[in-house]
Amino acid sequence: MKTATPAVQTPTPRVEEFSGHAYKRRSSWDRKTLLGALPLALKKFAPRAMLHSPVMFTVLVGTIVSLLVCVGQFLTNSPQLVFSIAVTVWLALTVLFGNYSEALAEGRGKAQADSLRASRQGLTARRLSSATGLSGSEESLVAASELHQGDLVVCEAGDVIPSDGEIVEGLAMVDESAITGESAPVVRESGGDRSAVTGGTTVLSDRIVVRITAEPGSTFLDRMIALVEGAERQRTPNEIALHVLLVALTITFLVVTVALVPFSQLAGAVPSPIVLVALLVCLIPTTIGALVPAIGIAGMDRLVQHNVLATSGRAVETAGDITTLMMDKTGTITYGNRRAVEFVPAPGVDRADLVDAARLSSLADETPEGRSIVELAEEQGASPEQGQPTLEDLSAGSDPAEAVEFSAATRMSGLDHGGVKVRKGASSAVGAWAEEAGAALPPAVSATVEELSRRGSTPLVVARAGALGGVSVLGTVELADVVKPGIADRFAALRGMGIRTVMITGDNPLTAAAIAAQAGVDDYLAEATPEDKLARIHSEQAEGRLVAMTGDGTNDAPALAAADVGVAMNSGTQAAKEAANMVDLDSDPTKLLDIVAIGKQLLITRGSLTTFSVANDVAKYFAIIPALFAAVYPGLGLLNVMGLHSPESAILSAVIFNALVIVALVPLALKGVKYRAVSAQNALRRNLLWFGVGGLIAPFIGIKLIDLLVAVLPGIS
Ligand SMILES: Nc1ncnc2c1ncn2[C@@H]1O[C@H](COP(=O)(O)OP(=O)(O)OP(=O)(O)O)[C@@H](O)[C@H]1O
Ligand SMILES: [K+]
Ligand SMILES: [Mg+2]
Repeated sequence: MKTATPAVQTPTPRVEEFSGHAYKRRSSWDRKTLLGALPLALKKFAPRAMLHSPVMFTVLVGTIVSLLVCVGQFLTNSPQLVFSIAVTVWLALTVLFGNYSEALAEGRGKAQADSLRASRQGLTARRLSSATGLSGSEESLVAASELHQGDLVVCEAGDVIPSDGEIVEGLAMVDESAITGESAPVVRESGGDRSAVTGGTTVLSDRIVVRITAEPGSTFLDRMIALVEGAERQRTPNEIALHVLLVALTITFLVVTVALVPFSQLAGAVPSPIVLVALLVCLIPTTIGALVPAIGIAGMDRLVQHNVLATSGRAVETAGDITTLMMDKTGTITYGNRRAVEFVPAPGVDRADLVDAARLSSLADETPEGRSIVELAEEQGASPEQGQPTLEDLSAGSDPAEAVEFSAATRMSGLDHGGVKVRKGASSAVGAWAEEAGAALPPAVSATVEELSRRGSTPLVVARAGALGGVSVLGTVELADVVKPGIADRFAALRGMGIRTVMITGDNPLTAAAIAAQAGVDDYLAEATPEDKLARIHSEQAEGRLVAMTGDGTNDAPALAAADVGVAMNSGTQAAKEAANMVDLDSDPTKLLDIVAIGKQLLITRGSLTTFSVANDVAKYFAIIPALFAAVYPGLGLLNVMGLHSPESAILSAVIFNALVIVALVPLALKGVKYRAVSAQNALRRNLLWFGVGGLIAPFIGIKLIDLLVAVLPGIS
């Protein structure tokens, strides 16, 4: 059925509608955030919570062992008590700093999660009583949390949309700022690729009927809250590999440390358990063990700040290595509100005849394209007031009209009534339909189609089959769409990063070529069905490429799911958003540039800090072992180039240094190592070199400085 289109004109979309917007959120470095993370960090001391990091768990066990030793030394009045307490305190601080870095990374999302929660609170819905009838059904007020899939709700100007859904009737301006942070209103309408609405957003004008698509607790808002809080984080394959490495290193150094016992016993010295624990903690990779969760959370958080929601950390990392970006045209590269702007009659066809037929073919067409044709035709005089039939007129009586709905596979739509069939659609589709009845596209129509296509418009050919069988091609409708601005430069930047851009569209090759040229993509595929889109992704992957896909339509969903990284436009359909592993709230196809940079930065940051951490541990070994054993093996004293004050101060200084390094690197872990759009391979190699060398040198300087301070402490020998 067709209802009157509200009298609101689709405005020309503003640039701001998709220009990058970042949340104004609390910085990680203000007092409130810094203090707020503290209780959370203390909570993470629970042994169960600690188990996920074997390195830090080992430090916790070491802390408990030294605490017990302290108690023993207190009871026996040992002269080493001050030293032991100092080591124990710094061991505990090491664990705290690690927990704190994670809490700080999580804390950044907390404020945002709270405000998202607030926008969900107390939402009510005007539910319609029958799931079928739009007219005549009764409204009742229910809590949003009682809504289920398939329920129909009404939203009018001023109402907050209670849950996620698809508009089944009407058109409205919607303020999505609660979710996107972007204040420019967007158009949402039934029938096309812009029919999805999100719970928590506000209707600004008109009236829409929405079919709910989400169950309570699993709405977009729910998922977004879980995401910014870090609750949904799962280890990525890269993190798991690192985890295995850290466990192996921890076990190795545990063995090395324990082996020191018989070794020094031979020389007649019995090492104190405190010294052994301290040595172990200095040798295992505590720095990276402490910072790994913060690095991962911060990466996801950086995406959120770019208004991208990722449902898997794995996709974020994969994005760092993408080599091909595929994009849908309409709604992704262009704004997607293709509207009829002109009727071009075929030679010898009366203009009014074309306009009437075009309108008739679109009366039952619920797509935005179809509605825009009806609007333009009625503006040009073919209106019910002028004696043209409405859909209701045609549906009444003994021979009701039959709608032929548009599908991406047929590329055609129309209406059958009283033996007459009217069709409009892609010229190839309508041409083939006409040919079946022995007619062909007149050369003049083909010429018009070509001309319109060359300027990037989408031509729809209109044809009619009379009751007696003959088909006549009546002319062409021009659908115009606008390429989102600033795209060509961003695609050039992607090219600079070694990423090829490919546009895939259901549109004809000429329109595709024109839009491809305007947008500056490297390659395009025209007249693509959903299967073609999917096949193209599989073939790129078969050639060993990592493929990202950006799209908005239900027909893009299979491709979005198959791609290594699928980014759905927030303006798109629920199906697209569910199939993708990321949603771009700004609906900006060039956002992939930022996503790739964030992915690469994440990988480089983790690689650099791992290198630093391991280099650091190796250096610490050579810095403190000579000082430790100088008394036992005078020969080692020669190696004590650092001239550390005493074995006790050497070990305490190393433990303090080990803990402070974590604190010093928290900002880097959260902000990420600087990444410029140079080849990522080079960037990684250069960073590894710097962080490796830095990691080797730092302990010698740091431990020496701390040793100078520690040596003057009373109670340290
Ligand atoms: N309402 C409609 N009625 C008839 N034909 C249509 C209609 N809408 C689009 N078409 C024709 O069908 C073709 C495919 O349209 P569709 O919107 O499915 O493309 P697509 O595969 O989503 O690609 P893209 O979104 O990248 O343009 C269009 O190029 C147009 O010729
Ligand atoms: K360490
Ligand atoms: Mg599309």
